[in-house]
Amino acid sequence: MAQSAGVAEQVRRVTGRPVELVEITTYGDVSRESLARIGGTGVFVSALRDALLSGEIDLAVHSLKDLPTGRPPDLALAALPPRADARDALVARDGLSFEQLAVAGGRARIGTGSPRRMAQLNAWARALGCEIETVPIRGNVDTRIGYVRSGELDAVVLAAAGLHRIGRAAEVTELLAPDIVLPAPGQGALAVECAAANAALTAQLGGLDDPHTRVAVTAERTLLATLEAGCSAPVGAYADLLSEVTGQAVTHMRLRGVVGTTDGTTLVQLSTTGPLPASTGEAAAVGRRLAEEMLAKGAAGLMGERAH
Ligand SMILES: NCc1[nH]cc(CCC(=O)O)c1CC(=O)O
Repeated sequence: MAQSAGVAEQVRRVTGRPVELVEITTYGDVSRESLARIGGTGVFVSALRDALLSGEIDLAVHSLKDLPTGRPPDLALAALPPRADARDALVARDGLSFEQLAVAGGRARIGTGSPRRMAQLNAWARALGCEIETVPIRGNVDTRIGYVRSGELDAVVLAAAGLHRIGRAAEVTELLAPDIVLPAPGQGALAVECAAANAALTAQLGGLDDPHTRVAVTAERTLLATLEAGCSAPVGAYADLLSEVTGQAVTHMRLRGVVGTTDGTTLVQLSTTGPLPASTGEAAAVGRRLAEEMLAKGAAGLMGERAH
C-alpha cells in the first residue's frame, strides 16, 4: 500500500487525473509457505493481474523482483519508476553488524528463507571462519523484525527498499554491500502494469518511466531468464550505472551476477563492465552474455530445483 500510494501521487502529477487506491490481497501475502517453493510463479502478482484484465483496476503496482520474467502479451509494463536502494539490509539485535554477529561465538541464528540470501550469507560466514544458522521465515515486516525483538532470532535480512517505503529504515543495523551480498534481480524497483489495450493510459504512464532503471533491470532480469531461474532460485544480479567522472552523466554499466548452493560452499560470481547500453535490447544482450558465462562455469548445477 505504501509503494502504491507513492506511485499514485506520481500518476496524479503526470496525468492530472484522480487516482483511487484499491487494496488487493494476493496469495503471496496470506500464504506462509516457503517462497523457495511457491515463488517464481507470480504469487504476489496474479491477483493484481486478474483485476487488471477484468477491468476492476486500471493499473497495478508490483515489486519488480516478484514479477516472473515472462511477459503476458495482454499486459504492458508501462513504467519502471526510478529505483530505490537495491541492497539487502540486516536488522540485528543490539545494533550489530553481520561480522560482529558471526564472530560473537555460538551459531548466530539469521532469519531468511531466500536461497539467494542463504547462499551468500553462508559463504560470507565461511570466509570469516564462522558458521551461522539460517532460519526460514515468512510474513510482513512487523512479523519478521518481531523475531529479532522477541530474541527468537539474532537477525533478519530484508530488502532495504521495503523498509524505506514504510518508514522503518532506522531499524537497519547494516546495509549489505553488493560485493558480498548481491541483491535479487530487480530488487528495489517498482513495475507499473496496465492492460496493453489501454494505449492512452500506457502512453501517459510512460512519464513515470526512468530509462536508466529500465536498462539496469533489463540486464538483471535477462540474466535471470537466461539461467532459467525464477525469483526463488539462489541467483543475485545487480547492474550499477557508472560515471567516468564522479557527479557527471552515466557512461558505463557494470553487471554482476551470482549463483550458489544454499550452504555457501560454492558460488559462481561474475562481473562485466561496458559502455551504457543504448537500448533495452543491448542491455538484454549484456545480461544474456554474462548468464552464458555463468552457465559455462557450472551455474546450472548449483541452482537445484528450478522454478517453474
Ligand atoms: N519477496 C517479497 C518481496 N518482494 C519485494 C520485497 C521488497 C521490496 C523490493 O524489493 O522492492 C520483498 C520483501 C523482501 O525481500 O524483504
